[in-house]
Amino acid sequence: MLHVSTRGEAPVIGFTEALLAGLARDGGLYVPEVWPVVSGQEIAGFAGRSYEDVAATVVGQLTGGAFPEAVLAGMIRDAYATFRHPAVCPLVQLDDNLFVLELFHGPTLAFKDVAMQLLGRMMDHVLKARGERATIVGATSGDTGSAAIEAFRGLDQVDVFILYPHGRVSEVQRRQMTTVDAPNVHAIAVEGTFDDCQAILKALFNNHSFRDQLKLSGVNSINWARIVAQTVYYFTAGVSLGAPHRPVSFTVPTGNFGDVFAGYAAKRMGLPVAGFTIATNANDILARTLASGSYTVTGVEPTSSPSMDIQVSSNFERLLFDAYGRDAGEVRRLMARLGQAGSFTIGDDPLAAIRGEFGAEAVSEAETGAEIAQTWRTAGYLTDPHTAVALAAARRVQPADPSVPMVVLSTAHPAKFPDAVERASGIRPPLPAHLADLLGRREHFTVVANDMSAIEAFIRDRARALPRAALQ
Ligand SMILES: Cc1ncc(COP(=O)(O)O)c(C=O)c1O
Ligand SMILES: N[C@@H](CCOP(=O)(O)O)C(=O)O
Repeated sequence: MLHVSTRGEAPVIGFTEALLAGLARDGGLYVPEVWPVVSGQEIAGFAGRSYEDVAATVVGQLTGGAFPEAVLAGMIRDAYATFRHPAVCPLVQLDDNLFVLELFHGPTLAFKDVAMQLLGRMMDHVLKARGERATIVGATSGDTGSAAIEAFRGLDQVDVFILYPHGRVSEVQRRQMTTVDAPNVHAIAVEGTFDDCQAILKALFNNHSFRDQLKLSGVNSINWARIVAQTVYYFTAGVSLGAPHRPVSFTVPTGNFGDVFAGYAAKRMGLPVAGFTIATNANDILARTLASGSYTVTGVEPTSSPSMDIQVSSNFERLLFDAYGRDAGEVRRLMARLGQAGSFTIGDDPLAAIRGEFGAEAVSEAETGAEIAQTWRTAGYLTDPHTAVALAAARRVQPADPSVPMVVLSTAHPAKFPDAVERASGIRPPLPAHLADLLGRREHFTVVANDMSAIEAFIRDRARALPRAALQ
């Protein structure tokens, strides 16, 4: 299985290289050269099988023999043994045609664990086999960081540096990153927004000498392996509701577009999906883009769903690549325009192609709070604000076709955002037992200016990827 960059100027590489590379060397994102296919018969055969079994087939297809079958099965088994629910990602029915796919039963209470628990094991396996080390740098609006720290803490092969926006994540999210006392973990509070953190991250990757010296690796959804692991739950949810014999729709709370792109990948592989709804909070660049065709970055507005307080939505580039018929030159042109002018316009045909697959809804703060309250009152079901954004969007677009079930992805446990949930519902959700003492644990973090050279220096000083002398 080979992977090409959306910007067409980076080497074409196999899965293992894409796993270690993160961002492509031309600044683009890796995607499979050809979408692998899971046949209708194989999808039908997923019925009644465990999450781990389905993952072995789907991830096996997407990794194209990069790992021996038994090794991959072992990594999948161990990754999902860390989850607190036997179904790993269970489906809960809210009303006749509305289902919630709970993705938050992993160690850090967000959907990021589904991919990160597997990614950590894959990277560890590959680095050990090669006798190499890596420096992982991640940007987070709250959840990717804690999931990465949990997956990589204490590993000899890697150092982990996580950039998060100072004062713009929930207390639980911050503490999940700052209370881990492991010598290879570094939490960096950047005086800026998530978009600033992500821009610095990409600039670090685009500095090739720094990247090569420190053996940089990325675990954000710029890393294709993240998307690979996230395709699995679209298959398990679809099959539970009748796929491949009937299509299913999905509504996905969206920021960086990784999660919903994993759904699109599942569809390209053969899962029948009637449509995707992109649900955004007040940071509605994707909803505006689908409505107008103009992708225009504005300021970030802090909301009660802080993990989606994102303007520059990285994985949208992967969708543009497909929508433009895989014309990397067009993607390069759009991304250059974005860099220069903070905006680009999508052509009529690609826009029509995108609108054929996706709708988008922006949900306000008032609607988010009202959704948490209503779902609690009417269904006795407590949701976090990110899930509430998606539920509100799903209710708006339903029922386009009453015979098609709507699955809303629930991306975080309500206890990650207790203040917002309590404000809306009057209920303060308790943390699960393994995190019950989180608020009393000692924090370790460093506040750093929103400045690429300051962060580069911080990482150089602490990374163990090469002997110190080699870093001069
Ligand atoms: C809880 C939560 N919901 C939704 C999202 C948005 O997901 P994506 O960035 O893949 O669009 C995030 C961040 O990624 C998140 O942490
Ligand atoms: N919401 C994310 C932002 C980073 O997204 P990623 O999926 O690209 O890692 C977070 O919680 O950090």
